[in-house]
Amino acid sequence: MTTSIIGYPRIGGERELKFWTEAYFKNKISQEELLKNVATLRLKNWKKEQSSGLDFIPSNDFSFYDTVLDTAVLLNVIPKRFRDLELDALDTYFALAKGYQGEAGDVKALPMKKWFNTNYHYLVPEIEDNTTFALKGSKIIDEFLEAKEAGISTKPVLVGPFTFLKLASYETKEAKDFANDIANVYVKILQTLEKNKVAWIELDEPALVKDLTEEDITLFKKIYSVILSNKGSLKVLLQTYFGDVRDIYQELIALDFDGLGLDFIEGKQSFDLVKKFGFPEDKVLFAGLVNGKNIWKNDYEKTLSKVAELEQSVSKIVLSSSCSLLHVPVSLEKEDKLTDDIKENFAFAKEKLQELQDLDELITLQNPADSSVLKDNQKIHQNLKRSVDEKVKTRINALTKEDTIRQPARAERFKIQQDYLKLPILPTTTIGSFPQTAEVRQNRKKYRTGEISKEDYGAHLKEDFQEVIRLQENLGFDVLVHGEFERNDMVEYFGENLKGYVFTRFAWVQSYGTRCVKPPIIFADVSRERPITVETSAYARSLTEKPMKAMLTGPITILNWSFPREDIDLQTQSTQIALAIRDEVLDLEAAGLPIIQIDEAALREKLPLRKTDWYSEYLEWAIPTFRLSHSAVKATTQIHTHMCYSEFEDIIRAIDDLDADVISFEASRSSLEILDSLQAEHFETAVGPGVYDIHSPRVPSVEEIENVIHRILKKIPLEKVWINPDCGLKTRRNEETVASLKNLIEATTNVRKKLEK
Ligand SMILES: Nc1nc2c(c(=O)[nH]1)N[C@@H](CNc1ccc(C(=O)N[C@@H](CCC(=O)N[C@@H](CCC(=O)N[C@@H](CCC(=O)O)C(=O)O)C(=O)O)C(=O)O)cc1)CN2
Ligand code: MET
Ligand SMILES: [Zn+2]
Repeated sequence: MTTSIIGYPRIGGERELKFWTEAYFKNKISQEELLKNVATLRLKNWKKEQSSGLDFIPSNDFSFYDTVLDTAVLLNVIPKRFRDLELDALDTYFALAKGYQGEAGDVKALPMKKWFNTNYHYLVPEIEDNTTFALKGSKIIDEFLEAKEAGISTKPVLVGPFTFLKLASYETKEAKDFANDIANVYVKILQTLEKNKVAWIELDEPALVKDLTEEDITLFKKIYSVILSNKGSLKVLLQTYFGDVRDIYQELIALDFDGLGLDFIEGKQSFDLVKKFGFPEDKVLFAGLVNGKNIWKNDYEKTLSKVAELEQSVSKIVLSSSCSLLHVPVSLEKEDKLTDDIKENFAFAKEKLQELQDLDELITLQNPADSSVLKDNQKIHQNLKRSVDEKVKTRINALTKEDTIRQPARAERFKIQQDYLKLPILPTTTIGSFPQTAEVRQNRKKYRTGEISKEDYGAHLKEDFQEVIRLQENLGFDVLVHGEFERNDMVEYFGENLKGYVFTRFAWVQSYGTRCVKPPIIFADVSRERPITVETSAYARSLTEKPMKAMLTGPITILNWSFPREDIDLQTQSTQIALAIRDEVLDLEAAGLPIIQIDEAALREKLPLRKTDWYSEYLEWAIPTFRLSHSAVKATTQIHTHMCYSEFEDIIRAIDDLDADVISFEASRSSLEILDSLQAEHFETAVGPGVYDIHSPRVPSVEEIENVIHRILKKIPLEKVWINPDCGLKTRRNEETVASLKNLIEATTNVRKKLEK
């Protein structure tokens, strides 16, 4: 048998890519140096893959920022505003990714969205009516040749045309208007690859695992009939992941693909499809059996039996990861703080390469049961016995529906809180974090490495809190925050402070561009051993007369941005977390915090990709679990929540059902589209649709923000509107933050004045 992966993490074992790219942004290294550096990183990864015996080594899985953006550039899908800047190729690329404000002009970045059900973000291609698809870039071929030069033959990987069109945004035209154009460019790409003696190309079409309409299937077939009839001797692997392809399986096996990649981890019906409809003898099945998303060691015995099952219907199988390894950390090697009995249960990207090799060998053995590789693996799985936390179990068993319902009802609370908090119209606030400056991070690092004492660390933090509170008072904010300076990340921080969690030192995963996260790992039953944020929030509250908002991360987001257990269900894991947060909420209330924000930034992210599963598999438990975390507070305590991506038009009722008093969300990059739905659905929760985009360093003008506020007021009743940026400010620098917030307050003041007239 042979082995394949869909992609390898590109950030480097020490996040080299991040540091080089950021150095380039700051003009600390030249473009030449940047390009030279990343070439060494690519080579290192290819060599690692080669030496681990991987047969299909991916290329073009590298990206400076995002592979969808790479594809847009390759296809000449560059909106006019970026072409007009007349920057060189790389700087145009970064302008598309991050926006640009400088000598050449002032343009907003492409919108960023979640990549299917992951915490990775892609840039949304903007297809203008007069966009001319053309083969403009050469990255895919350059990287193939680069590897070849080093003696490594690779399988170039590219986002497929169907997924590209489905993810793009349009002016008045739509996807089908570009079907022929895009197909022709892909034909050119394939011909160029063939000329350069590429054997296989992988076209990634994860959009096929979503619900497909007849038109979708027609569009897919239209594009691929052109591509496949022009592929020459090049072999085409149609790769899918994150689910199964139940709506199009029969069409896929009938088309002239040479390989079909299916996900047998997340694809609930993948096995059934293969069994029921068979698999053509002339095609290769790339079977995604090694989990590309989670970090638990593969159970070889189980996987071998799955392979055996598949072999009954399929003659040619390549063993593969279920999706790109982009979603797991690079390597376990440096995790020296984890004990062996914990570490032995994990496999990160590098270790997954070993798993593929092990499985490959085991499959060829007559008697795999005799193999020490299999025996060792079985032993690890047998040894992993987590003791049940009886206290947690008892508490969960005692829960009733009433525990998930807050009293009195929201409309009544609204009045009580108005009297209690006495906020002005259009109350202003922020989402919680303020810039995590180099000093803030250094302080944390020094404490972590023992360079400074706990007292020094705490004293430094107190200064940071004082400073940020003075700043908010001076700017004129109505509801203040403490800035979250004590947190490395909104989820990792809670993971570090909850029992049952394991956390790593270097296990970074790319979230977007140069930004990475280190998801903590749920290892056993989760509970709160002691208050986590209470001291800090109470201290912050003591520094001001203004209402202080305490910040927590909600149970669904903590779960979704952790690596979860696979031995118990997600609902149970999030309920355990919800109980911990519930205790924290009540302690904060007792400590005098009048407002508590429980972020559910990742609620939308794990919404099942198929509509039929939305409620039954997710919302049905996720919504009450969130309510469990806040339902016990007094009527006067105002509960806020926050969501980063406002693509929740379809689940507005569910969002309202969270029963928060106020919600803030991202709206500006998506040009406030959601307001119409909020209005139409009579959304009850008070809302702060973000009035500017914090993911870009550009400073919004007063006028710009005023316009946004007016647009909001056309759709949402005045008494329900809050004014805030669209997410936390941690990734921004102080300079641009202060300038932007100043404009936000000035714009709000102007609007208030106009309303008073
Ligand atoms: N988990 C999660 N997912 C999320 C978000 C989020 O906030 N958290 N936000 C949305 C957008 N995604 C984001 C993802 C990452 C970051 C981010 O800022 N990441 C930081 C890392 C943050 C962090 O954990 N930092 C640690 C460790 C940082 C570090 O590198 N330390 C240095 C020293 C300090 C330095 O010089 O920076 C070292 O050890 O050598 C800390 O601050 O303690 C980065 O990539 O730069 C922001 C948004 C969606 N998904
Ligand atoms: N409270 C968090 C912050 O302000 C919410 C961020 S959502 C990614 O950073
Ligand atoms: Zn956010």
